Amino acid sequence: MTIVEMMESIGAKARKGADALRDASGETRTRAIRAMAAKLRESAPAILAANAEDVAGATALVDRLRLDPQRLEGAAQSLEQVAGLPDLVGTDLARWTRPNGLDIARVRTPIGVIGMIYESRPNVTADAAAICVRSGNAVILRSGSDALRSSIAIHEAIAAGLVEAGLPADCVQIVPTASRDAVGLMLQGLDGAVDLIIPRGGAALVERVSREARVPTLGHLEGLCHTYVHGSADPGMAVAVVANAKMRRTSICGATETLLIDRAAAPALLPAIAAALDGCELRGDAESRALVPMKAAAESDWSTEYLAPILSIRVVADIGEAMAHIELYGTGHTEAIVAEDEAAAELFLNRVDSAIVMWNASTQFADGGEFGFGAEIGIATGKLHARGPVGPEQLMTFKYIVRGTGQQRP
Ligand SMILES: NC(=O)C1=CN([C@@H]2O[C@H](COP(=O)(O)OP(=O)(O)OC[C@H]3O[C@@H](n4cnc5c(N)ncnc54)[C@H](OP(=O)(O)O)[C@@H]3O)[C@@H](O)[C@H]2O)C=CC1
Ligand SMILES: N[C@@H](CCC(=O)OP(=O)(O)O)C(=O)O
Repeated sequence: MTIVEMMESIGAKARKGADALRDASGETRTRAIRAMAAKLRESAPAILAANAEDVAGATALVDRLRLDPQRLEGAAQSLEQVAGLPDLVGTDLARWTRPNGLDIARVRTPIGVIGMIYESRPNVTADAAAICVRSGNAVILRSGSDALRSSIAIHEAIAAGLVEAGLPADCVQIVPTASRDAVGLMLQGLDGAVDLIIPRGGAALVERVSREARVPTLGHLEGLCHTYVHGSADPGMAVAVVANAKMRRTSICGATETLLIDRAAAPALLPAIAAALDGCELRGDAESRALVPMKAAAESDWSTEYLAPILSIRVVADIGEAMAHIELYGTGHTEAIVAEDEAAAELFLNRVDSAIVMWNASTQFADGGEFGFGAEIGIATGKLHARGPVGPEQLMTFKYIVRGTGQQRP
């Protein structure tokens, strides 16, 4: 079988899976997700063995690739949380009656077949499967190639859970090859089978998606996140929030990459912030370097998502300059302000046009689990359909159902 034939067959099966998922009861979808969690636990030895092989072959970003019993248990618990979310398929968003008696309802419906392309983080395979099942969507998963063995092992457990609940295994399929040709074919839509592509990744993926996609996309893209320390910031809070935003986990898309700090606050605060960023390389503009010894930031630093213990630092005159910097260099993911001045904070929250804007909190909270969604598809960085953490509710569209009694338009 050629890769084209294989992918078209996956697409055709996904379409049937989507029909089955949409027609199933909410209770069946819940049972399926719970069974997926149970199968994940049962399959732990096989999944961990596959993961060990992936880790042995990987060269970069091994931390996010590695699974251990605790992380796998965390993934199973996320699935149970998703199972506990309300099933929204077929529920009303709004309903009203027209003067002519027509009853009109705006009703939530699944999108259909989703093609998801994501990085080498195995838990995403389980999270995305659960969120798609919860929202009644079939999904074709294209895992990052470094995690392919782990993702295939996780997918086996997911498929077994679906079957146990009486749903077709094809509701959730995985692309069983690391060939990027499969990505190209998904972007073409698999002969009309794919309704939506979700790309979750960095610049090379973005470039290919924008060049080749023939179906709608919901981008979950780079996170060049900023934390801005306003002149009114509480010093202790500023130090703690910046340290967490940068260093809690440096490889995630919600990690802060650039610190902006008010000129008025920098002399007192920057040395304390630098001291709290133990193990982090600092790259600053001239004003920052006059306060704390560090490397000089190049122009390219302002537009670099390090995903590593490196922080670029710029001293700004005021909130206007901070927001202008974010507008120029940000990727629309997550930005935070640390401030006691409520008016300044409200200005920042209203004006900064990113998917998530935060006040006195770490950008590392950019996460569906932290928002109460149980798990996430990712952080949507575009402006249409959904923004920020995407859970089941965001993976739905709607249609209008109009019920009449024989009305005719005059
Ligand atoms: N907004 C969000 O929710 C999230 C955003 N991210 C972002 O993802 C990036 C980090 O992840 P990283 O692993 O580097 O992501 P990559 O973009 O390298 O990989 C993501 C996926 O895209 C595929 N891919 C990448 N380039 C191409 C291409 N040219 N053609 C076909 N497929 C391609 C990869 O395949 P292959 O394995 O073959 O390389 C992989 O499956 C960061 O920018 C981070 O911010 C990460 C997680 C969540
Ligand atoms: N949103 C998730 C992480 C998502 C993410 O960025 O993943 P990755 O780029 O694979 O490290 C979290 O905050 O844990």
